[in-house]
Amino acid sequence: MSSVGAGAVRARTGPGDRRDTASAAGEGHLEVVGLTKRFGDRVALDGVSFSVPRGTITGFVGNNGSGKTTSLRIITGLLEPDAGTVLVGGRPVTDAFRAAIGYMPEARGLYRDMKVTRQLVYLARLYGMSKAEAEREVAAWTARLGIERYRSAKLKTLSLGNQQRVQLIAALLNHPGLLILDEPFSGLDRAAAASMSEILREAAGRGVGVFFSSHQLDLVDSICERAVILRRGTVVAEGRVDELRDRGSATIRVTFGARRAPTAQELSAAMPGARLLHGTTFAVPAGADDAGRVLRAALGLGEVTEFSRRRQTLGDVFAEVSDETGAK
Ligand SMILES: Nc1ncnc2c1ncn2[C@@H]1O[C@H](COP(=O)(O)OP(=O)(O)OP(=O)(O)O)[C@@H](O)[C@H]1O
Repeated sequence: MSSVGAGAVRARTGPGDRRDTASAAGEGHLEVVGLTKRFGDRVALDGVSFSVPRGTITGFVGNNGSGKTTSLRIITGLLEPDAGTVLVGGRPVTDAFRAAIGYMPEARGLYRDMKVTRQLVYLARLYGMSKAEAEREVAAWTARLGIERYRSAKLKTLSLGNQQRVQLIAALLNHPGLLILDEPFSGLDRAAAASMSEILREAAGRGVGVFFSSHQLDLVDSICERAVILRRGTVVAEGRVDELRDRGSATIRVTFGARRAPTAQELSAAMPGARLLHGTTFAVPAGADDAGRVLRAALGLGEVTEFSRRRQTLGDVFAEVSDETGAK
């Protein structure tokens, strides 16, 4: 949609500092260095450092209570850290930059009793748009997200998924250089998740740094270029998703014919770390050069009917670095 996008702001010639803040937000990538935050005796963040380069989608994953929301609130300036800094382009983040961050909080931040268009136009005006411009932008975004029929409805009457879409529009209206979203995919059906991913990709394509938290590892795996994995207030892995996948140990799956299958004990004696998955199928942790060795050992133990090397997923990496089997 040509009327919606960062270009629309850059083309603006009118007065006001919105252009300045938007371009300030476009400078350099975001870097979080050594964030520490305590709540009473509870250490929520313990020296958290990571970066969100411009033009990338970076996923933020971690179990409940690992510190994701606390980190996001510090980046957006809603919370002060006890120690650590947030840098943009190598310099401490300014209020102008913060004002230009698009933030979609997990707890809905909009007025539940206000009509959708009314509150979005109100927000857009706060960002410095004229009434006509604000109305045009809001009309364009609500159409784009397929919620035009709810423009005159009160927010609280919308489904959770549609409320998320309104919240996303609120985060995008300021044409942010950095978009921070707390669990934007939770509660969305497939179609809504697909349009959310498309909008995030488009934003990254325009050079925006997109950073979002999620419990859905498959989703982070499929749409993010980078990921940051948090465990109990500490970053345990960070980097390109494809590199993270390659970092962990791969798994080889071996299935034996039912008539000549080894017991789990026999198998783990021959191949340390092997475990029974189901029936006569076993998973064997293996490095890049191990396939031949594992196959020879398996052939020595029984009749091999299937043998495959499985690519690591982000979920596997997460389970490895967090010692748990899922993000929840
Ligand atoms: N305002 C607060 N007062 C006291 N403790 C807090 C507060 N905010 C967060 N915490 C604690 O800090 C830790 C990190 O919480 P945070 O909400 O950042 O985790 P999270 O990774 O976002 O979790 P979730 O996935 O459940 O949203 C938790 O132990 C939480 O109970």
